[in-house]
Amino acid sequence: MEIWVKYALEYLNISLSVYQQEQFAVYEQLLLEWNEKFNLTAVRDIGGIRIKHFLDSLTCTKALGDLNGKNLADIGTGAGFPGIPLKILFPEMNLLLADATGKKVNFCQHVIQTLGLKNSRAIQARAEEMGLSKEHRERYDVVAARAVARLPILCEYLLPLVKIGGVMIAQKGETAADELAQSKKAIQILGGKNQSILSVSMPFFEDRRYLVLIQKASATPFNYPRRTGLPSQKPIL
Ligand SMILES: C[S@@+](CC[C@H](N)C(=O)[O-])C[C@H]1O[C@@H](n2cnc3c(N)ncnc32)[C@H](O)[C@@H]1O
Repeated sequence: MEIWVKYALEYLNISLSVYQQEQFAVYEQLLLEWNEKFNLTAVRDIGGIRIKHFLDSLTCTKALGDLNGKNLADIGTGAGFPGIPLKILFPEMNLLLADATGKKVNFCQHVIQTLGLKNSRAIQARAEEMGLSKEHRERYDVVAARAVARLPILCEYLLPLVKIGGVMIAQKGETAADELAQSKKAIQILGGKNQSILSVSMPFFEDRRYLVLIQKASATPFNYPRRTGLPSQKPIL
């Protein structure tokens, strides 16, 4: 058994079948191969991929539990994080990966096809446009993002996509609590409620890691999200 899989078992209480471990091995190979041609992710070594990408993505289970049967959207997914590791772990989850950059979406589509991930798709789209489209607005049980934007901006990207009763989750570093404090107004305006922060740091993580969870309690007003670019230029503060 690979050492990182042992860590997953020990710290996250996750067990992976031989088939799931093979899926991670193929994903790892594709990341290494594609990274040589395209600049997909800054993490390029096997150890980094396993710890900073696979295990870090899987920490979301600490807050979300079993995602089988749920609709999850991963916004600004890049090379598929955290969405693809969560999909490998929960094969019955419905997965939407979205990113503004075409080459990253092409890679995610290739991974979905190569690993045979069912009920999964990757689209090239900006969060601001998705939040206004009937197809995506308030359709997801869980909307996740890692390393996409500061939390007040991220709330405007993610909360419009969350169903009432669903949750958004942001994977964050040491600034998690400060960012959450700055997001009170955005959360209130966009229909969020009941925020919490969970520390998911592990002995072998270099940085402190946190999950910020925000429940969706009421509909997002029709004038949000604002047009593309505005949430980042003029965050709701
Ligand atoms: C630093 S990468 C993080 C990728 C991945 N989530 C991870 O943690 O490895 C940020 C990604 O967010 C995407 N992105 C940024 N703003 C976006 C937006 N408004 N809508 C969709 N994608 C966005 C970028 O194209 C980029 O691929």
